[in-house]
Amino acid sequence: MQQVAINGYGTIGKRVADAVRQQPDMEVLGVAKTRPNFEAETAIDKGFPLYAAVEEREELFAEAGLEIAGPVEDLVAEADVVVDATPSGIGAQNKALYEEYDTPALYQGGEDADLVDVSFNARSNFEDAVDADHVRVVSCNTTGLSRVIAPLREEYGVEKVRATLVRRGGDPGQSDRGPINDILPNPVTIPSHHGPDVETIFPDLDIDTLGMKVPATLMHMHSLNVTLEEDVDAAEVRDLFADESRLFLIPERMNIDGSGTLKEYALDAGRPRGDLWENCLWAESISTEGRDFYCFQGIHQESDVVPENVDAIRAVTGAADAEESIATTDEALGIGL
Ligand SMILES: NC(=O)C1=CN([C@@H]2O[C@H](COP(=O)(O)OP(=O)(O)OC[C@H]3O[C@@H](n4cnc5c(N)ncnc54)[C@H](O)[C@@H]3O)[C@@H](O)[C@H]2O)C=CC1
Ligand SMILES: O=C(OP(=O)(O)O)[C@H](O)COP(=O)(O)O
Repeated sequence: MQQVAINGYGTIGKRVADAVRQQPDMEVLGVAKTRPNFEAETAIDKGFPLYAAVEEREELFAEAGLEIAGPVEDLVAEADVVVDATPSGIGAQNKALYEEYDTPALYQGGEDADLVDVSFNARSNFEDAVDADHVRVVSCNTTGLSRVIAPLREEYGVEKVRATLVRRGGDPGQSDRGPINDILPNPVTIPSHHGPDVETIFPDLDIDTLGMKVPATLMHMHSLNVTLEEDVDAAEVRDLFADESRLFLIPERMNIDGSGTLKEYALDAGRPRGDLWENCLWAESISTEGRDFYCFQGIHQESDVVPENVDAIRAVTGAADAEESIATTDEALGIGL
C-alpha cells in the first residue's frame, strides 16, 4: 500500500484524497491545511488525519475544535509520495520541504513547468514520470487538450493544432472571481499559455491556443481544429475516440446541450460532487474536412486532473505501467460514461 500525503485540501486536494482512498493499492496517510473551515471539518468527518500546514496556525484548529495529528513535516516524512494541491506558486515554496525528507512530490498545473523534472498526462507520457522525484500534473485545460491530441497523433499524425478555450471565470465557490457580465480575451496575447503548456507534454507539437474568460463556473469549453497528416473520416475518429476511456462522446440521443445539462447528468449518474473526470466531446461536433478535424469539448476544471494525479502517484512510485494504472484508476473511480 502506497502511503499518500495530500498538502492543500481545497478544490483539487479534497477530490484527490477521495480518489486515492478508492484505490486498491494506496491509502491517504493524511491531509494538510492552513486554516480551519468547512473542508477541514469534512476531512475530519471522513476520517482523514488532519495536519497543520503552518505551525503557527495550529492553535486556530484547536479553537475551532478540530484535532490536529501533527505538523505537515511529520506527514511528509512518513509518506511514500506527497500530492501538493496548494494554490499556484505555493507548491514551489514547498519543494524544499519535500526534498528535505526525500519524498517524491506531485504538483499541480498552477506551478511553472521548470519547477519539476516532468510535466505529466497519463495517456500521453506516463513513462517519462516513472521514478521521477518532482512531477507536475498539467492544468485542467492542458489535460483536456492532451487527451485528444495523443490518439490523433498516434493514429494519423498531427500537423497543427488550433484551439480556442472559453474558460470559466472561477470555480462555483470562488465568489471573488469574474467577469460577472463580460467576455474577456484572456490572456489577450496570443498564443495563450495553454499552447506552450501542451508542448511540455508533446515537445515537437505545433499548437496555437487562444483564451477567453466568461461569466460561468461549471466548465471550460474548447473549440478545436486539428490538421492531421492524412485525410480522415469523421466516423473513423469517433471510433478511435470511443476506445479512449477518458473521452466521453456525448451521444445525440441524450439531448445534452451544454455545461449545465452535462453537470446535471453527472449528478443524476451519481457522480461525487457532480464530477466529470472525462473530456466531454459532443459526438455530433466531430467533423472532418480533408485533413482537418473539428470538435467541441467541455472540460470539468475541478475534476479532470484527479485521475491523472492518481496515475502520477503510480508512475513516481514505479507501482504500475501506464495501461495497468489507467485501468485500475478508471475501475476504482467508475470512469467511462
Ligand atoms: N480549481 C481548478 O479548476 C484547478 C486548479 N488546478 C491547480 O491546482 C492547484 C490548487 O488549486 P485549487 O485546488 O483550485 O485551489 P484551492 O484554493 O481550492 O485549494 C488550495 C488549498 O490549499 C490550502 N493552502 C493554502 N496555502 C497552503 C500552504 N502553504 N500549505 C498547505 N495548504 C495550503 C488552501 O487553504 C486550500 O485548502 C493550483 O495549482 C491550480 O492551478 C488545476 C486544475 C484545475
Ligand atoms: O489551470 C486552470 O485553467 P487554465 O489552464 O486556463 O489556466 C484551472 O482551471 C485553474 O484556473 P484558474 O487559474 O482560473 O483558477
